[in-house]
Amino acid sequence: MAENTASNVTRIHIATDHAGLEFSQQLQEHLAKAGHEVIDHGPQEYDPVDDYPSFCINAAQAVANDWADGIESLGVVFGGSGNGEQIAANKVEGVRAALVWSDATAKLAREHNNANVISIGARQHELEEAIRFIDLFIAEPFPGDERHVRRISQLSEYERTEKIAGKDLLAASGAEVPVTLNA
Ligand SMILES: O=C(CO)[C@H](O)[C@H](O)COP(=O)(O)O
Repeated sequence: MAENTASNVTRIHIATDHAGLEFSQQLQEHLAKAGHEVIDHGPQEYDPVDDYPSFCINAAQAVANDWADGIESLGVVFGGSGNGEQIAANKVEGVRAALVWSDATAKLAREHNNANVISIGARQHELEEAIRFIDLFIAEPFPGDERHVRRISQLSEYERTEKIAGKDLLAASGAEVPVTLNA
């Protein structure tokens, strides 16, 4: 996948479930007014027993497909907590979905994780707050600091190979080995 700079992002894939439907509809209006191309992956109507995985996986897959085609899109998934929606999006190869719950985590999702999808718990926030998180996330560039690139590369390596060299890989790169990788 190409590097995500977000500065020229105009396409945003959105998905939710019944718990986030109202947020999702209002957010779509906000993003469209801001000039973004919004693609809604559902649900289209309120069903109190619908299930988030298919909506969120479809949105995440669309982001991954775009990146494979050189289109720098982003994704936003909503649920009651955002936890299951984040888990679902992260099942898609090439997707890095971050659970965002504050201004700081919205920015860090880009700065440190180069996330291409964010997940938000609609039952945890006021709409205005959620919209602010999303605007911050979209506006924040990935600065490409070496340590973050290295860690993201390790995630991609595991995704591709189902192996994680961790310490050995880091030693080979000459970088300092974080204690957590020895655990
Ligand atoms: O946040 C979610 C998953 O992480 C769902 O939106 C939440 O579990 C839906 O709950 P309920 O079916 O009780 O309305």
